[in-house]
Amino acid sequence: MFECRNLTVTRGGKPVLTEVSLTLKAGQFIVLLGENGAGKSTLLSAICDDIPYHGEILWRDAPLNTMDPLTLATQRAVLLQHNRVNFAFNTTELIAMGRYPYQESPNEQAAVVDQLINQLALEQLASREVTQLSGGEFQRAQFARCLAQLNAHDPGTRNKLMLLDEPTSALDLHHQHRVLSAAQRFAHQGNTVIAVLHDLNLASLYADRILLLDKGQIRSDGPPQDVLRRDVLQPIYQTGMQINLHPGYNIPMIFSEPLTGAPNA
Ligand SMILES: Nc1ncnc2c1ncn2[C@@H]1O[C@H](COP(=O)(O)OP(=O)(O)OP(=O)(O)O)[C@@H](O)[C@H]1O
Repeated sequence: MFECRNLTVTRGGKPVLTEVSLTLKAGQFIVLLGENGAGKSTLLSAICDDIPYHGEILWRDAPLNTMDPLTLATQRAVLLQHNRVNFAFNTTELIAMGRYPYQESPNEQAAVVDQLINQLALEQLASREVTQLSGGEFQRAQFARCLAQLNAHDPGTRNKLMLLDEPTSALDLHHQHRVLSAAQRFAHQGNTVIAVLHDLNLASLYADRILLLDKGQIRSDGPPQDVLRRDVLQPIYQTGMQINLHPGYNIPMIFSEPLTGAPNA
């Protein structure tokens, strides 16, 4: 169980999160939505203890920031929004960094890393320097590193926390689904995954629960059918939209409208 109590963050003298309280159960894939500047990355940064905040963040009933760093490294992984690196490691070595907190032989480490390379279709990139990867290739490698860090290859892994800030922002359609399917599977194993997304339809397809942030507060919280409603979304996104059910899955799909009022106008 993961809990934020009255989380308040001020940045540059302005309130960015105001009294945010939420409780998250293990086993759910939670999507954080909201307009630019709503406070989504700030919420993840506070959970990572990267910025000062007021309030409490509890995990397994204890303050998250009191957990010892080595244990924390095996229990929580983070994919940041802007995390390009300038070192000359290759993709395999980057993913293997997720294994540093574990005591294991080089063969054991290689087996885990190979499995993730295969799962995320990174074979062609395994020996390429990460500085030479495209934005999407690098994002997939970093996601694989998060899975490695949390022992996601082991179906018995439970009660871990994965924080993903826009993990699909640079990905093509196929890899969006590949990454979100892997993240959802990991959550449904009995872990907690919080992912910031901007694509409302991907949120609908994958989220068990959506938190919609607006100006530093949670405006709506629930399953996709409760949050992805025109009366909830339109005031926030200031964009015309129709919402219909997906013909295959009976979940909301958002059809947004051009600001000009007609396509190609
Ligand atoms: N280091 C900082 N100093 C001052 N203000 C900041 C800082 N970082 C973020 N902010 C402000 O805090 C607010 C929330 O930013 P945050 O990055 O959390 O938004 P977000 O919801 O993740 O947005 P986006 O969808 O654009 O990534 C914004 O108004 C932003 O300008």
